[in-house]
Amino acid sequence: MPILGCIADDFTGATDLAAMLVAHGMRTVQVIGVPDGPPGSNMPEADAVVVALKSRTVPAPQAVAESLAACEALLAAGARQIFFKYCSTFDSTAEGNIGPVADALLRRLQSGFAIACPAFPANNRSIFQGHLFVGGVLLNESGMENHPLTPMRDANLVRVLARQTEGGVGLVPFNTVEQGEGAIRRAFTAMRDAGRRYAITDAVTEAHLHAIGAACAEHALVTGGSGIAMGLPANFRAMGLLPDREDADELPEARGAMAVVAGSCSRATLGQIGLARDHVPVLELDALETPDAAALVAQARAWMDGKLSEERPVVIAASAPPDKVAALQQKLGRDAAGMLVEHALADIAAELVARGVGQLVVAGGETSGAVVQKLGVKSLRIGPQIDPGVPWTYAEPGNLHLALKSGNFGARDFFLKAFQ
Ligand SMILES: Nc1ncnc2c1ncn2[C@@H]1O[C@H](COP(=O)(O)OP(=O)(O)O)[C@@H](O)[C@H]1O
Ligand SMILES: O=C(O)[C@@H](O)C(=O)COP(=O)(O)O
Repeated sequence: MPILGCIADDFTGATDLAAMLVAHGMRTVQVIGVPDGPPGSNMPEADAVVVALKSRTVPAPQAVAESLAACEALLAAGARQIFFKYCSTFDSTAEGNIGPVADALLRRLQSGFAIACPAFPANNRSIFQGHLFVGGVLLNESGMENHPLTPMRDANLVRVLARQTEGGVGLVPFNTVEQGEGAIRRAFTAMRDAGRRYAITDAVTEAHLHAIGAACAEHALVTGGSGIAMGLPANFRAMGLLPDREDADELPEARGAMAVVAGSCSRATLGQIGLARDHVPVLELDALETPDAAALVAQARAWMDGKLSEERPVVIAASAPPDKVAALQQKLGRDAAGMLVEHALADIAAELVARGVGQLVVAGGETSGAVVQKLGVKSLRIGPQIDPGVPWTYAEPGNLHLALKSGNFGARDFFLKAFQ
């Protein structure tokens, strides 16, 4: 019976969160979508279950409906607290979906207040005076302003969230967070009494996240990035609900050929492809020149002949810099451009697996969603992390090791080190 029930708005975000919970001693399983059957049935045995949705960029009513169905299933399975995981760069469109989903979950849980905290220091996301920084720069100067689906052009999270909800949004500032759990709790109470629904909570260090996590022990709903989840397992341990565990991240041995499929156009992924070019075979598909999914798949099929190996990966990428992405979007429309590339990469991933790939890295959240759905994966067991936020996982059904890499995550040599 899961004690913590999590709803993630994309698949890479879900593995990121699951890895964080595993690293802090919770046995965690990620399920792909809401399990079939009546609410609560077919849930895996685990301390925490993460339901991975692909709801970040769908219309808000659909994101709300899917998130509520996930919440219902997790509550029916026994979850005592619900965690809504979104991106550490607060990825959302002008219409949502962070605000509308959080509003609906609060209503369902008969609660009127939650924190919103995407900080993730291990990946250089910090929040100061309500402003989200990526490394040393504001969110809107970090490259995220050019994201193909969710361009982030305002770093002030109070303002961004306020645009997505009718509930009031306040700020628990750095000075309060620095004072620790008690001060944070008092700030939450004052904010709730003042009629605010959300508290954007500053956080710069992991000590801040532990203190904030402790202050959320009684909250029905916690919302944020995976960073804030690091403080939650201790609450369950203190309640006597979570034993000490040492084997939370064991996976079967990996085998088969190695491959990377990339659809993320982030600066980090483009850099990782650049480095891989000097070491392993890399195919860069040009969706602008060939805006046809079947033709792109045919190019990849022809290219991969004789190249697959158990010694080193091959990389197949559709990723492109902002000007090329913008040109394809102008030609086809934003959503159609994204879908075309996602469909092509999902088919290519399926072909790779059919030809014996047993260890597959997928770069990009939406891309991972498309690939995992195409492969018919139902759940992922979470293994050790390659880099912060990106664990190896074991897909069931199928004898496949998968790493779903957030576009923005991973060191420059990620596509090589993942297989070492
Ligand atoms: N060359 C391209 N032109 C336009 N869109 C692209 C191109 N390559 C990838 N995309 C799309 O960009 C989106 C990237 O999103 P995602 O996979 O979530 O990456 P990230 O993790 O960086 O956010 C996907 O919808 C993908 O299909
Ligand atoms: O919180 C994060 O940054 C990630 O877990 C995440 O949500 C990844 O999203 P993508 O960048 O779209 O892969």
